[in-house]
Amino acid sequence: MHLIEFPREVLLGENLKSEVKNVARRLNLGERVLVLYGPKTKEIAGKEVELDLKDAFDVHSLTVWGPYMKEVEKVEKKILDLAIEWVVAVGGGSIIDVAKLASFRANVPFVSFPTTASHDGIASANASIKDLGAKTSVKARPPIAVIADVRVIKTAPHRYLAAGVGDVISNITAVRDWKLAHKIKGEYFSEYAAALSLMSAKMVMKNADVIRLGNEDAVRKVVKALISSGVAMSIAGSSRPASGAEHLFSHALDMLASKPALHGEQTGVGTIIMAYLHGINWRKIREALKRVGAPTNAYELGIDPEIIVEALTIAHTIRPERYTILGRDGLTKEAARRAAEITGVI
Ligand SMILES: NC(=O)C1=CN([C@@H]2O[C@H](COP(=O)(O)OP(=O)(O)OC[C@H]3O[C@@H](n4cnc5c(N)ncnc54)[C@H](OP(=O)(O)O)[C@@H]3O)[C@@H](O)[C@H]2O)C=CC1
Ligand SMILES: O=C(CO)COP(=O)(O)O
Ligand SMILES: [Zn+2]
Repeated sequence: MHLIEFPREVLLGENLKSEVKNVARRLNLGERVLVLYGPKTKEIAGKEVELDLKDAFDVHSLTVWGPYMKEVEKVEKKILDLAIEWVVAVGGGSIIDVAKLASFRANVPFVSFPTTASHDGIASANASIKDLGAKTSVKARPPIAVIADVRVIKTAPHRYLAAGVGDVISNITAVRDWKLAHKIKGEYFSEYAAALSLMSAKMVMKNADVIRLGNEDAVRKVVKALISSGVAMSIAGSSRPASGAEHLFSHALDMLASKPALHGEQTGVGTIIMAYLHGINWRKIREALKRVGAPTNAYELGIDPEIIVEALTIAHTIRPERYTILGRDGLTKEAARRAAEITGVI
């Protein structure tokens, strides 16, 4: 059986920090809440959300230090020890992923309160968590509610919004890879999930000139694309419609680079290269990324070109079960260098 779950409420608007308690009351989430934030997102919105909830609930809080399994275990323990009834995650993709998996394991609902529009995990059902080696995608449950405050999200530097575009543009090559895996390996393929995923990518490309302005309208456009991309993953029952070889390349960079760039920045650059390998219009993808102000090469990512080449050669080993354009053997060093040079990435 394939169970598809969606958020019950999605709020997108201004000044929503005080809406968390209304959502919790409407959805009858219970008295004891755990607020999760990171060291930065605590200051950006976390503390305010926590303070506002204190009027109405028994509030506990915890700082999360990245998308690691030990953080998931720490949060899960706290939920169980304190008999927490629901969780709210105030942060970027890492905090939301930890909240998603820990609340799923402890069987309590969680509310997603994104502080950036940099990733499409805001409403998805899967969590990307690092344990040993590279990140793995773990099945969990989508948030019961998403509260996207455009004013909070707009406080993030522009590169975060551009990274969100990079994460959604990835859907173009991710869906190509998925189709390939369906044809070659007989993997399950959902046409509906693929269509929704591609539509999200097309919308950000079409609206690139609005998004580059970075105003509230831009934030709304990107958040909607990120949410629909997350829903596509929930329908698929995996991250397949939004994560292909371009994501494997990004995961490889996370392992190899001394200072990786943002997830969506890396997947955007990966999409240019994988689109070239698929023989589709990579120039159009690069142009859209340029228009929104996202990086399109090694220099702009702040990553050594040799690390880019190495990441391309090891990407296929990161999740061998995920068949992509890189095949089982991956790229040779020469092929990797050629693809990166032709596309202007190095
Ligand atoms: N589950 C899924 O479907 C998906 C998961 N992901 C995952 O999401 C993660 C990427 O998320 P991303 O948001 O890019 O990165 P992070 O969540 O890792 O955040 C990066 C940094 O940005 C800070 N930050 C958050 N909000 C703001 C803000 N408003 N202004 C300034 N700084 C801010 C964070 O603060 P602090 O230190 O306080 O946290 C952190 O230091 C990756 O781990 C990726 O694998 C991505 C796509 C889909
Ligand atoms: O980042 C994702 C989609 O944007 C999904 O994550 P994985 O690459 O970990 O499956
Ligand atoms: Zn992603």
